[in-house]
Amino acid sequence: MAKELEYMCGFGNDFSSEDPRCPGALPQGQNNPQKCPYGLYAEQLSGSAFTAPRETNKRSWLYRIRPSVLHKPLKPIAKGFITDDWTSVEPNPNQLRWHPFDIPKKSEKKVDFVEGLHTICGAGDTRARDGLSIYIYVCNSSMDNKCLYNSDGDFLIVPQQGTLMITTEFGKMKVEPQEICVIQQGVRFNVEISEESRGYVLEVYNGHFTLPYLGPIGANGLANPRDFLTPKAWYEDRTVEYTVIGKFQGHLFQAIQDHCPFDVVAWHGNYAPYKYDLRNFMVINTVSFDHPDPSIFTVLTCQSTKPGVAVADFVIFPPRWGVAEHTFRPPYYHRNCMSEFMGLILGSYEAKEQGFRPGGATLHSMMTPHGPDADCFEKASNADLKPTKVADGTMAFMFESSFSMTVTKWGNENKVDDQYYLCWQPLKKHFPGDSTTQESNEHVPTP
Ligand SMILES: O=C(O)Cc1cc(O)ccc1O
Ligand SMILES: [Fe+2]
Repeated sequence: MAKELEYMCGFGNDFSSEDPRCPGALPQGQNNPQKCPYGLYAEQLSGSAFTAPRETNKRSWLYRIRPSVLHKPLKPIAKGFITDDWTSVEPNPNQLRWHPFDIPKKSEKKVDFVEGLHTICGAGDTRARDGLSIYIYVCNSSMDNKCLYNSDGDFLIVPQQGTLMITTEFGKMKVEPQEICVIQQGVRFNVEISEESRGYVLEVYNGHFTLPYLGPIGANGLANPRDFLTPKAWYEDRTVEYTVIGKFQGHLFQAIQDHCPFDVVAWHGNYAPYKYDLRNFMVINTVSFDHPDPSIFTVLTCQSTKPGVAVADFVIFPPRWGVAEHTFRPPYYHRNCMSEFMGLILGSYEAKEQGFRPGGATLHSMMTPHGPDADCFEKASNADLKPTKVADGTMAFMFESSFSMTVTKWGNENKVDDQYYLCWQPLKKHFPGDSTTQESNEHVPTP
């Protein structure tokens, strides 16, 4: 049996890691010895301005067989369905729902993770480093001697179907559905798959993801720091024609080099990819009455410079107990000054048991009304309010953003469920009287 991968645990720690094949590879007491152990090159990867305050300063030191500069010039390549052009599409404020996205058949066309990235919506500016993109990925092949790095921001990857074996400069991570991973700006990675795969990606152009403040919750709860797992150093010394793809200002470029870029023998620092198992999320909710805002389910947040306002929050709806008394328990009807993109990893979503399917998505844009479908309203208004397991065997999530997003041409033209609005149409008026007559307006109804 293949050896299970090992990880280091903790969120944002200052980690140190050496590939066990090269003990002593990590220089001690300094970052740039005149000659590094094993003849390695020292290279810094900066994830924050050099002068960022300590709390947000991010960087790692990589000790590698060859420095990453050793490649031929980057040349533009077709970017497929990746875009950050939010202006040449008409705005669409409708409630939007997408059927599960199709995964191409390998027998028809080989598609790897990069080729299978489709921008579905987004906003902001990769040059000003402010905003976000949301992608659907669908792929049937591994990236073959090819890696990707992103100059525009950080990727949060949410597999929905198929396990991703991700090799990064920092080591390897296996990420399966119900786990997520974050690969930061600049980090090179390769994705191998062993089955047809599909999932979602949130890209934030600003800063990095952090754990939300817990406020009065206290020191523990929600996503606990020790459940975040960072790879251990792993290298391969392989001479091969290798393609390095860079996403830069929303475009793709490729450079050829004569060796595998995963040649980092040791590294240390606080800027490194990580994964997290959503099943470890400690859910907080009401034990008395009313439906709290879904911010109680925030796993990670990428904060803007406005206090408490996120460029994007990653929120999940995990299995939990519903115990609220004299309460309409499902999500309330609402309009939001934030945009809400949702995906479903497995099972169904409580506010819409039909129609929103795993591998599909919804978008409720700024101030676009939404809430439970008619069926859910009827059931939950009349339900016996005994303690009930909510969302058992399901995992839905939301990317919630303070940006008003554009749906791309691809997003507008593929898998859109034009029947979505119908799920609310049966909602009945329960208020007594007939609003078309004057008498009814004068009638004072009883609650
Ligand atoms: O719209 C949605 O389904 C997401 C959502 C869930 C919830 O519990 C409360 C508000 C909200 O926007
Ligand atoms: Fe909502």
